[in-house]
Amino acid sequence: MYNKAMLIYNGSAGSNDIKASLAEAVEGLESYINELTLMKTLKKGDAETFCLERASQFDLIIIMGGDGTVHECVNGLIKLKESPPIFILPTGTCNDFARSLNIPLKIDAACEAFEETKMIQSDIGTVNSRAFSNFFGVGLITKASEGTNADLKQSIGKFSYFVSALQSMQQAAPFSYTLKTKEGIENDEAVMILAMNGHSLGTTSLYHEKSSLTDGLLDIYLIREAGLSLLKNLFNKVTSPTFPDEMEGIDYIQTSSFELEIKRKEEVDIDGEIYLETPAIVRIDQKTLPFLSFPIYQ
Ligand SMILES: Nc1ncnc2c1ncn2[C@@H]1O[C@H](COP(=O)(O)OP(=O)(O)OP(=O)(O)O)[C@@H](O)[C@H]1O
Repeated sequence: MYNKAMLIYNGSAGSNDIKASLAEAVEGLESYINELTLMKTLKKGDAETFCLERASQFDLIIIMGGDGTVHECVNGLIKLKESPPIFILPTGTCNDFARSLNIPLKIDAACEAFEETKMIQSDIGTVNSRAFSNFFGVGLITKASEGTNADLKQSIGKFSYFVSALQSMQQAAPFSYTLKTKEGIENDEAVMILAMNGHSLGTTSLYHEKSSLTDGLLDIYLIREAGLSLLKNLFNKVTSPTFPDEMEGIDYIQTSSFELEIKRKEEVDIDGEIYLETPAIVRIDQKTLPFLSFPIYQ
């Protein structure tokens, strides 16, 4: 039982959707919470401010939104001396971090199963001065995020991401990079570099058997070439439950920190939004924020 909870919700989603989602959330969580405060975001940045300024007055934070909203909340909560437990009710398009916590993607189902949640102290990444929960990416991924047309996203949801990714693949030119890790310095070329804390990207599972939200390590995917072989590999992989160790055109390493320099400046995608440019100094801090998760994979 939680005494005081703050539910932050993305006020820019369709108004009918918001009312229906709120009704389901309030009804579904009513028996677990004494006092519930609803906080509606009116603009970008509000969720971060709510968490920074108000979260310490509550003993549960409920985030009703997608990865962008979760990202903002994480950036507010990480600055607190201690964060209250965090529960995500996924109402975004991709909901990749919620998927990594195994949260049911329907609000009524997530609330119904609330009693089965298990608290995990999740690792949280930082790139330059920005925190991230799910992933850091440069290259192709930034073209996919930029290219995801808002109307298309509204109407066909997650598939717009893949349509966009497919379009971007035609244009993907490799970039030269220098990657410094504790293990050494690598100079090479890639079309995309991903550093994952979670294990879902654009709704696609990148679950590697070594992936964990609590191991203090990032899963780094160095994707050497775009085009058909990458697609073939990704689609083959979707049919297997875990990410294979050997994949043509993709290298996989794990590390707790790295520095990435790219000859031409590249935009950096963090949790699905472009926030900054390279060079990037990236690290992961182990067991940093308390998330309510459902117990598979952890
Ligand atoms: N009232 C608002 N007006 C404009 N933008 C907002 C408002 N509230 C939140 N946002 C922004 O909307 C962005 C996207 O929201 P959110 O992540 O909840 O949905 P999504 O993009 O569909 O989800 P996903 O990232 O899982 O695909 C967030 O980055 C947030 O900053």
